[in-house]
Amino acid sequence: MRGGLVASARLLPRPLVRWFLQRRAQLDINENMLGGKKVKIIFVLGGPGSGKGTQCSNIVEHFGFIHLSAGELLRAEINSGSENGTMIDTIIKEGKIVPSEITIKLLQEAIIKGGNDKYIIDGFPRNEENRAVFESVINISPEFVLFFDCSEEEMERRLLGRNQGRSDDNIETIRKRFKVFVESSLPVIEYYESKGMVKKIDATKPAPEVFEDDGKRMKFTNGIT
Ligand SMILES: Nc1ncnc2c1ncn2[C@@H]1O[C@H](COP(=O)(O)OP(=O)(O)OP(=O)(O)O)[C@@H](O)[C@H]1O
Ligand SMILES: Nc1ccn([C@H]2C[C@H](O)[C@@H](COP(=O)(O)O)O2)c(=O)n1
Ligand SMILES: [Mg+2]
Repeated sequence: MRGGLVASARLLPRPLVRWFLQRRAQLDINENMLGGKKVKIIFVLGGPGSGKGTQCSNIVEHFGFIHLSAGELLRAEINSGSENGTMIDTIIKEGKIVPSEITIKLLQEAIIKGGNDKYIIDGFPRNEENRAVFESVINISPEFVLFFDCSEEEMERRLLGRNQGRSDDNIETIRKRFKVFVESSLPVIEYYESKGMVKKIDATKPAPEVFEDDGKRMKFTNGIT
């Protein structure tokens, strides 16, 4: 295709070729806010402790995606000592959701830096604002959305046993995160469901069984299955 374009460009007057190349570069840059990068994205949603991070590691290993966790990016921002760090830290300890422009900027930078065209984004969009700002600013819709469906009782048990030193893995914050999930994140899942874009995963089972039973549904296919 490129060879064909170059060959036919030789037959055109030079100013026209220059205009055509400039216009094409402009179109590529304006198409999205990723510096012209064309990427495919899967969103992974589910309650706190439903196993999103655990299964994303399997997806990376088996299907060659880059995994971006919005929560991990925010924690790295806190640890970097950035000017927003203290504010992000306070919001996370309260189990609330960080303003969209901060999280989206971090995701945008990570996608531009990442050397891949397939990204699995975990823990995003967490609310309607996250979703609407991402889709309008970045100008990309996900290929589909994975929803890890798990009971609150099981998620609480997992979070209390996670032992990774997270400031939000205490019973008080966990309860607040559950409330935010029901009030703000479930409506996002319902939105994508209404568009036929959700693949629901039974995430209450032991981790190896979740991937054995549903792993094939976690990669790109021609249609939603
Ligand atoms: N299917 C499973 N059965 C039992 N334990 C699991 C399962 N999946 C993950 N875990 C364990 O539960 C804890 C939470 O898992 P994970 O970190 O993957 O959840 P998460 O959805 O990413 O949570 P968060 O939203 O808080 O980041 C971890 O200690 C993990 O090892
Ligand atoms: N889109 C997001 C994702 C995460 N956060 C904050 C609030 C979460 O409780 C916390 C931890 O996220 P997790 O690692 O559990 O996915 O990070 C947010 O504000 N916005
Ligand atoms: Mg996680």
